[in-house]
Amino acid sequence: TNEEAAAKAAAATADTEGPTIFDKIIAKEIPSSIVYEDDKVLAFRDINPQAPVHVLVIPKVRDGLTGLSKAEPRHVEILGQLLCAVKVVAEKEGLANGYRVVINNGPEGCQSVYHLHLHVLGGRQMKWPAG
Ligand SMILES: CCNC(=O)OC[C@H]1O[C@@H](n2cnc3c(=O)[nH]c(N)nc32)[C@H](O)[C@@H]1O
Repeated sequence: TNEEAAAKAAAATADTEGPTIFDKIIAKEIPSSIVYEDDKVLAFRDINPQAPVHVLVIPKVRDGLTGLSKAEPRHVEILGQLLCAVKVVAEKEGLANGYRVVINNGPEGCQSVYHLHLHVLGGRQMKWPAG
């Protein structure tokens, strides 16, 4: 789709280490619909939802985690905190019938924002394979 092409093109030319739009969301400099927040993790609704529920779960401090491929041993704790936050978000969003958790990494993963984020998608029957 155009979106995939755009994401791929953006990723191919992205400054993957520079600041991202998520910095402004974390700093509350731009508005977002926050679903969950603690000292380390922020979860907010995706601006372009691909399901009735589409929430992004991110670390508040990037610390090199521009994407999953940059994970290091020092990230083990925050990675666990992100997954536990996904569980809480799914419970808060009432996704008792199930949900999809997606991490897009790099150009062929259609990653467009280089700040690690977990997509939580639900509220409808998901398909498989994801494509
Ligand atoms: C395309 C999937 N690959 C990916 O990397 O996902 C990045 C995700 O971040 C979302 N997004 C981008 N800017 C904003 C913004 O200002 N605000 C919000 N609330 N979400 C945003 C975008 O819709 C995409 O799903």
